Amino acid sequence: MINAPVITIDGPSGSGKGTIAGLLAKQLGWNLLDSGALYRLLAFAAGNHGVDLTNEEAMKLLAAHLDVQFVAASGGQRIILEGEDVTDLIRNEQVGAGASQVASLPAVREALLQRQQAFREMPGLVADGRDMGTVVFPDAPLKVFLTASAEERAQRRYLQLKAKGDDVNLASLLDEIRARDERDTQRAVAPLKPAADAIVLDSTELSIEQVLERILREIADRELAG
Ligand SMILES: Nc1ncnc2c1ncn2[C@@H]1O[C@H](COP(=O)(O)OP(=O)(O)O)[C@@H](O)[C@H]1O
Ligand SMILES: Nc1ccn([C@H]2C[C@H](O)[C@@H](COP(=O)(O)OP(=O)(O)O)O2)c(=O)n1
Repeated sequence: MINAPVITIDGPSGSGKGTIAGLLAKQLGWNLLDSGALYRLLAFAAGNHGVDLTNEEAMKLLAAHLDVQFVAASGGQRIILEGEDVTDLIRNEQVGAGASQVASLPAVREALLQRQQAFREMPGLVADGRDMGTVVFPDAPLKVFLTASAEERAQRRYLQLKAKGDDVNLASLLDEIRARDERDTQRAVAPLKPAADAIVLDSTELSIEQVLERILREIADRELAG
C-alpha cells in the first residue's frame, strides 16, 4: 500500500502553524491534524476529571481513552470532547501551558502516537505541532519548521485573544510564550527542533499569504499535490 503524502509544520507557539496548516489542507483538499489540540484536550480533560497533570500513569490512561472527534465545519474544524464542543475553550494560555506540561510525559506521547498516525489517509495530510517531522511522520516528503521572534508571536497571540474578547496582557503573554518555548525545546522526549531535512521559515517579517505562497512553491517543486 502506498502511504498518503504528509506535509509537516512544526514550530513554536504563535508562529502561525495552525493558520497555515488549515489553509493548506483546505486548498489541497487534504486531511488536517492539529496535534497540539490533542495535548490541549488532555490538559482540559484532566481538569474536568480532577486528574493531576503530573500523574503520568493517570494521564497515560486518559490519553489512551480520550473521547474526541474532529469535525469539519464551514468556519474551520470543530473539536468535540466527550460530546461537548470545546473548540474555543481549549484556546487560551492556561490550557496551552497545561498542554505543554502534559506533553513532557513520555507515556502520554507514546499513547497518542498511533492516534496521530491514523490521520494519514488519502489524498494526503497536513499535520502541525512540535514533533510531526521528527517523530510522528519522519518520512514526510515536505517538512516545514515555522518560526518567528518571541515578540512577534506574543503580539500575534495578543491580537488573536483580544479579538476573541479575552482579557489579555502583552507582557504576560510574552513571558508565557518564552516559558513554553523553554519547556518544549528542553524536554527529554521529542523536543521542539527542526528535523534535519526541514525547511526553516522565519515568518517574523512575512504575511500569512507570503508564508502560504512559499510553502505552495515547495509543494509544486516536489510535485506533491495532483
Ligand atoms: N505570518 C503571519 N503574520 C501575521 N499574523 C499571523 C501570521 N501567521 C499567523 N498569524 C496570526 O497569528 C495568530 C497565531 O497563529 P496560529 O496559527 O494560531 O499560531 P500557532 O498555531 O503556531 O500557535 C493568529 O491570529 C494568526 O492569524
Ligand atoms: N506535536 C505536539 C504538539 C503540541 N505539543 C505540546 C507543546 C505545546 O506547548 C502544547 C500546545 O500546542 P499547540 O500547538 O496547540 O500550541 P500553540 O498553538 O503553538 O500555542 O502542546 C507537543 O508537545 N507536541
